[in-house]
Amino acid sequence: MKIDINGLKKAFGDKTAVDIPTFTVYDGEILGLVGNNGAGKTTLFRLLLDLIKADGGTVTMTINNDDGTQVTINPSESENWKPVTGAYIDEGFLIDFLTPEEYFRFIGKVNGLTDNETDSRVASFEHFMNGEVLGQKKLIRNYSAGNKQKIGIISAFINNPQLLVLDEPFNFLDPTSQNILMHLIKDYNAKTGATILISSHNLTHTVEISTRIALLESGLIINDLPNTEGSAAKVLEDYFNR
Ligand SMILES: Nc1ncnc2c1ncn2[C@@H]1O[C@H](COP(=O)(O)OP(=O)(O)OP(=O)(O)O)[C@@H](O)[C@H]1O
Repeated sequence: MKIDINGLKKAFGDKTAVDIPTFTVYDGEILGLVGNNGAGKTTLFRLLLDLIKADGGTVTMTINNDDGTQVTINPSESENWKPVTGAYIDEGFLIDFLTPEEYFRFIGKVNGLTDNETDSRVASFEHFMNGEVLGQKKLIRNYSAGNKQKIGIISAFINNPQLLVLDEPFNFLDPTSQNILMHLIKDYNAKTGATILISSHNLTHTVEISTRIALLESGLIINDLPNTEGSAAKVLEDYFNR
């Protein structure tokens, strides 16, 4: 999926949260979004996912159809980006009175999958779940922060999305799980050509997995960095060590 942003603006009171004149996320990119607290990363994701309304501007998505054709839509006017998008922003995406198994099947059903299809898709994340997610006979609300994070991330993958949006996915994860997740993201992108948007405060991980990195400050993209072979690392290091 390709995403074109034009004149996108969102303010909360007199505070500019996002102000992006023009920006394109190309099909198949892994775009890392970095920036200090309050830079606007989550707000940008919420705007892209039509979870909040922009004050102005447009987002258009160019979706790849199965037959090789493409269709361009405005996500606030059309629904057909939803079946091809997976996202996990925060715990608010979870249904905490369900078990993970029930939640995954619910997400699967919304996406037209049978329970068997969902179960086998979830099973492919066995290594990431590390024996601590399935079969625990407990509700999501009683899971640790890290395991809730894993449940949300896995649910974002369930429909094999062509756009995957993960907000600070490494948060709460132990170092081993962070490494597994980096591999999952890179492998999924390599296998499917999906477009992946990730925000993170972990610069090492962001540089490791992203093909391009956008640096946000006060809602503006102040640097758009190609990241071949980690080429963005130096600029980011200088920026965050000022
Ligand atoms: N619902 C809201 N009401 C008021 N202000 C908000 C709201 N959501 C975000 N903001 C403000 O918008 C700005 C951007 O916030 P946002 O959460 O997008 O930043 P972020 O880059 O994701 O930050 P962090 O790294 O801390 O998660 C901040 O000044 C924040 O306080």
